[in-house]
Amino acid sequence: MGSSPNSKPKIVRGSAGYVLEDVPHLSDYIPELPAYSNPLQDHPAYSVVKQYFVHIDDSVPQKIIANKDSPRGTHFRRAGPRQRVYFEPDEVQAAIVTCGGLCPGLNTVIRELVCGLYHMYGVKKILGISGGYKGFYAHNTIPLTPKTVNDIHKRGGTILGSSRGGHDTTKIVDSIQDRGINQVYIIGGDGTQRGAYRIFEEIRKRGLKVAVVGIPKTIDNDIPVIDKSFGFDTAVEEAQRAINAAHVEAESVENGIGVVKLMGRYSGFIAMYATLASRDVDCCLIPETPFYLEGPGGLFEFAEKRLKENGHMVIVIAEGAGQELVSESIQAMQKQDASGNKLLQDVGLWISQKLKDYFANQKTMGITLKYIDPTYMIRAVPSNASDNVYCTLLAQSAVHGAMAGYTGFTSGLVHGRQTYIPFNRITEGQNTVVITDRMWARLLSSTNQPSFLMAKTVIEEKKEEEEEEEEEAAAASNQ
Ligand SMILES: Nc1ncnc2c1ncn2[C@@H]1O[C@H](COP(=O)(O)OP(=O)(O)OP(=O)(O)O)[C@@H](O)[C@H]1O
Ligand SMILES: O=P(O)(O)OC[C@H]1O[C@](O)(CO)[C@@H](O)[C@@H]1O
Ligand SMILES: [Mg+2]
Repeated sequence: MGSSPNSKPKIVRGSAGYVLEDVPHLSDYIPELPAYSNPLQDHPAYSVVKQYFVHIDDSVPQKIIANKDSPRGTHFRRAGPRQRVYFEPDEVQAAIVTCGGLCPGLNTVIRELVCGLYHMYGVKKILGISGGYKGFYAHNTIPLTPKTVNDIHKRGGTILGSSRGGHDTTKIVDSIQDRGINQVYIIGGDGTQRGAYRIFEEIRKRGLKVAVVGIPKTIDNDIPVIDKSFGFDTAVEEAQRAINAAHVEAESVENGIGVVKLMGRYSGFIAMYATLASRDVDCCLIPETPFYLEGPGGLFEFAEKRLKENGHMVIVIAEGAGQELVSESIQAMQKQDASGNKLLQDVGLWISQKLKDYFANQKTMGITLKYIDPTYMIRAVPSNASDNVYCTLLAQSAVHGAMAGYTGFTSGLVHGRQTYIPFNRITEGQNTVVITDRMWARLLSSTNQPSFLMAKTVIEEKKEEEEEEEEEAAAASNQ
């Protein structure tokens, strides 16, 4: 992988604490770049739209809750078509690539990028890069037209293929340069956006007229700043089918327990939203909040109580939850995938076995436990209607931004508004469930499950106090 990105963020300050975290523009490093009238102004669909072009100074606030003394705060550039564009349709050679794991809606974004370029701006040369980043230098390209992508949104996966690993900045940019590509649309998660940032930096270093645009993808919803990533809604909806099945199985037997494992490596959003949506879930476990099994306030005690009350229970567990507990009991090897992501132990199988062992040893009640692992089923499906609309907006905004000469940005929704977010902001952290926020409190109130964190913290604090007392007593006796 190349050296770390080092361009300075473009910050514009205004009155009353207004800050615009702006996105780079090709004209920042290419002098006297010619601009043209946007061809949309003559387009029959758009020419009649009142104020179709976005005002050059429009921006969207990152925080919308304010009080009378708050500074105006951070803003992002509003997405949409500009009056002036920096590419002539004939000169554009666009490329589209999909990287990382699958996600509902990938094909819809590809379709809408192709149709947006073609129908809105008259761009005819569009290439698909097959097999993720390494496809730039290791595979052939696929020509894309509105006809070839016409019904791909009805299929799950990505028609271009995807991969992890294989990001070689120099080779990728060499390939972009050799092929004469001047607009690159990169669809992928946090890792992919980091890779896109490096590509942008290298392109800028070489002074190339190439717009690099990211479209955020991940069902885990772990990309910061944006409201949510496309495909997330579909994944939550699909997860309902697994939870329903677990519930039906659990309530049909005496002391039935249904365990459902959902995706979420570091962020428990899918598990949290699937739980909130279902109302059949008794306990939701996510990576952000530690839990424990034994003793007062532990999972076993809660399970016993729920079974006594209701005769059945459903547990939803995110794949990244409780990994430290699993590693304690299984000699875990620290393995990584090709992109450097931590490979996880199967916490669903582990917790199922632990529950079975506990009730077998207790001999107080016999349980029947069914473990459902719909992991790949929730991400391999085509996107639902609302995600399809979302994918269209993201793709069209990306095209408008690239045509307007912006680069080094991710197209994203902030408080329901389309924006252009600089790569440095999108790659600076990970979006996780904040367990001190109201949403997690809502879930706890809905499931009425124990807040393991609080109980655990109490136990740990108590332990620390006892240890301190012991140390003090030992020190005193040594004096
Ligand atoms: N820091 C980085 N710099 C450059 N490239 C990276 C970086 N991290 C990841 N990549 C590349 O980005 C691609 C996708 O990364 P990764 O497998 O982590 O998936 P992702 O984009 O995070 O999506 P998801 O996690 O949702 O599946 C891979 O080809 C990987 O080599
Ligand atoms: O098995 P794969 O393809 O590496 O993908 C698994 C990972 O991809 C994701 O769906 C997205 O990062 C994670 O939730 C999951 O851990
Ligand atoms: Mg990722």
